[in-house]
Amino acid sequence: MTRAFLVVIDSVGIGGAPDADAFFNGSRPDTGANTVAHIAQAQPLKLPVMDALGLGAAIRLASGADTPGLDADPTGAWGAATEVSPGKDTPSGHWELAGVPVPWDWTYFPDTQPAFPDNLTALICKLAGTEGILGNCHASGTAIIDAHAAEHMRTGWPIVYTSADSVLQIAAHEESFGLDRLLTLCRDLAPHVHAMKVGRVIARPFVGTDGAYTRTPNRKDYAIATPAPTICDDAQAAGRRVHAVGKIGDIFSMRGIDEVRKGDDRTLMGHLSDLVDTAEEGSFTFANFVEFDSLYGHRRDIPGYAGHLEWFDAELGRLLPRLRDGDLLIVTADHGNDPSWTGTDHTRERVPVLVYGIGAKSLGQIAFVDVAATVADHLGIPHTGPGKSVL
Ligand SMILES: O=P(O)(O)O[C@H]1O[C@H](CO)[C@@H](O)[C@H]1O
Ligand SMILES: [Mn+2]
Ligand SMILES: [Mn+2]
Repeated sequence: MTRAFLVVIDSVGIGGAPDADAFFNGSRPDTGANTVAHIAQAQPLKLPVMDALGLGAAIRLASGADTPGLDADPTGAWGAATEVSPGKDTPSGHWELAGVPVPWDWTYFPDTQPAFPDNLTALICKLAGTEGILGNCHASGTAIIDAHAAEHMRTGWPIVYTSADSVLQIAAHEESFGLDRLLTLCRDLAPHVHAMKVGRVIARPFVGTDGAYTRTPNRKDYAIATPAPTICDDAQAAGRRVHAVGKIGDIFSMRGIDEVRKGDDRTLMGHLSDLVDTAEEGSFTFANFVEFDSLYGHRRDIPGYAGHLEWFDAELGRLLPRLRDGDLLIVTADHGNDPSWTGTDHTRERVPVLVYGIGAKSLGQIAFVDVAATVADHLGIPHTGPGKSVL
């Protein structure tokens, strides 16, 4: 028996999505967005480990983009994966990678003020025990905290906002509002929001005073349940241990998952490293590193995004030689978030699929669901979903 590690670097897209023109940041379509290529074109980018696995080659395959500095002859197996789900968000991407494309159209809140229907606002007030809410619009999560934190701390009203994703987010101060109270509010609201086919309620706790506010790692996503069993369910049903690192547990509503390890990305890397040493034979480890997206992509911070890619690449270089013979490790992504693009929302892109442990080869253009089929094939377990193994 061998082990499988599936590592999602959140939002690290490589351009070229054939349906990018149907997705938008404001009024600008995502056509031409390319997260990694545009960072590499903006500043020197040194990613020797992922480039050796085939990152530069995957970008050229996905989009034909120039990839300065990413020009290695791959020693890993590399491909470019295309998503079919009608959403460029985290649940859509992860579910499809796990073998379950989204079978419905998500509900999005309109980019108007108010953004939420009155009956939903009334429900939030009732659950929160407040007279009103702040925000009630599309916003960047850091900007809306800066705009409303003082009023929030004075009135106790939660800050409620959305984005181009199918999501309802509630920001509240960990101390003045209370972390447990925020999490309870989001948990109790989630079933009502899910019934509208809105994918997630996200708790966005923050701390600070007097214009200096920071969000904390106590973010929690309450996602709608997957409509069918995923690779996590398949692995668990086959008696395999399933380890989740980061927000994987939230994205899959804990279905098919045995244990979760959380924290900021540096802490998560420690967890992944420990699992390389200790995960059981035959186990499946599914990790998400979210800070590419939350700290740099949505903030349109090109140097920050580049620095995080270089940090991850160096850590990956220390991890790979410690894998056991027969282990499989896949690095991939769930959508794009081009920091050079208009707006602050995700960008519809293809994603890299970089496979360590099966030698050097081009996998060509593949589907997100092929990742799940590949993990199942490697673990030697029955897989209920679609997709074709690349092994
Ligand atoms: O701007 P922040 O709060 O980081 O929110 C972003 O994060 C959410 C989840 O990816 C997206 O829907 C987008 O709104
Ligand atoms: Mn994501
Ligand atoms: Mn995001």
